[in-house]
Amino acid sequence: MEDFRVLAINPGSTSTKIAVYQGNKSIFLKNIKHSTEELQGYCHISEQFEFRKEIILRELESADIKIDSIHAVVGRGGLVKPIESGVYLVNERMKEDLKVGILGEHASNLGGLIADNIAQSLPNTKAYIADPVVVDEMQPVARVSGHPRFERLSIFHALNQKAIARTYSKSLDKKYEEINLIIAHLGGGISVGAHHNGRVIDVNNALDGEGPFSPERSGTLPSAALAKLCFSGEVTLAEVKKMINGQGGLVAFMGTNDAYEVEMRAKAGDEKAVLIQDAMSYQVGKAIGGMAAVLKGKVDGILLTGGIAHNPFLVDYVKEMVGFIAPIVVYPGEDEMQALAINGLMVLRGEVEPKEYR
Ligand SMILES: Nc1ncnc2c1ncn2[C@@H]1O[C@H](COP(=O)(O)OP(=O)(O)OP(=O)(O)O)[C@@H](O)[C@H]1O
Ligand SMILES: CCCC(=O)O
Repeated sequence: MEDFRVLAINPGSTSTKIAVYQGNKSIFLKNIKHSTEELQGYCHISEQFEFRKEIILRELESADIKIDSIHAVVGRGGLVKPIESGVYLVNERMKEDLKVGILGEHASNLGGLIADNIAQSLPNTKAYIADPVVVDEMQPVARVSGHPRFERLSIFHALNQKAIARTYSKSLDKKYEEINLIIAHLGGGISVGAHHNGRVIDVNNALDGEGPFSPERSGTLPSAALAKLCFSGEVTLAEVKKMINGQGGLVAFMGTNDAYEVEMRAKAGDEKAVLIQDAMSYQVGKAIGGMAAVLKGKVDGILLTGGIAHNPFLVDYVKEMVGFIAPIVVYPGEDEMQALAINGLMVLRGEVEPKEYR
């Protein structure tokens, strides 16, 4: 077995995932869930640094994985400045941006910081991030919103979308850079990206109120009505932000962020659950149709991924709406841990040169 060992760290809003890969083989995988009570004492994500790091070190120790056997640490990062796809060495500038949350707060900001902290304690080990949520390959025309004060931003599930894109390309015996894909990541947030010859030339900002609604996010809302609510005196800025991200979408309509629960309620005949599940599916189908126009109809595949891609009702609904565009392939769930580890391995093997964050 190959000697290289990579530690992958993926801090999510409600979990910390840890994996250790020995070459291409996963030798340790753990998903530690954090309850709302456990996290509610922290006002800012950055304050969870020690808590999450200690958990990671404790888990490795109880699995008898010696920290000094690790050759590279790859963290899921983070809301750094918009950057192109790839693997980045964690440097001082990146750490500053992750600490202050230059583009906002996101649990994955801790990924690069914890990876760096662990790597610093080892003599020859370096820390990296790979395909963070701010990967930005948008074409200029897609950046223009409806007003010069607002520029559209590329914030999406870049790590999983890129990994699934490569898996699908391989199945066609083609290079990712040779084909066009539409990928819908259907998780706690939903992003729908147009991949043109290996670049995501348009995608909804899945974090800040664009695109389909999702389990926890409102997606695009009618802006005049939203502005009116903001100035009504009924809500604070923090409450409106929570409406957009955290307590929107299924949480607002159905009181749960569990799409599976909504699926079961719809299956049992709950009419509201049926309507809301259909509406989420409808918005995903509509977004895919939009991205088909972005790709001028030249689409080699539509890929559905993320936890909700397990939902057969949503998948059938979307297939009926957009099946005429291209073959639809479903990759339920995600394998971000493997994607992180593979990126680290590629650096260790000298197959890719890590990029410098500026
Ligand atoms: N077998 C399943 N059937 C239906 N829905 C499922 C299934 N498994 C997970 N889900 C739903 O998928 C959603 C979570 O998806 P996922 O785990 O991809 O999101 P996340 O990792 O929390 O967030 P994100 O993908 O935005 O980073 C939940 O609403 C969950 O109920
Ligand atoms: C926006 C991409 C990541 C997330 O859903 O939190």
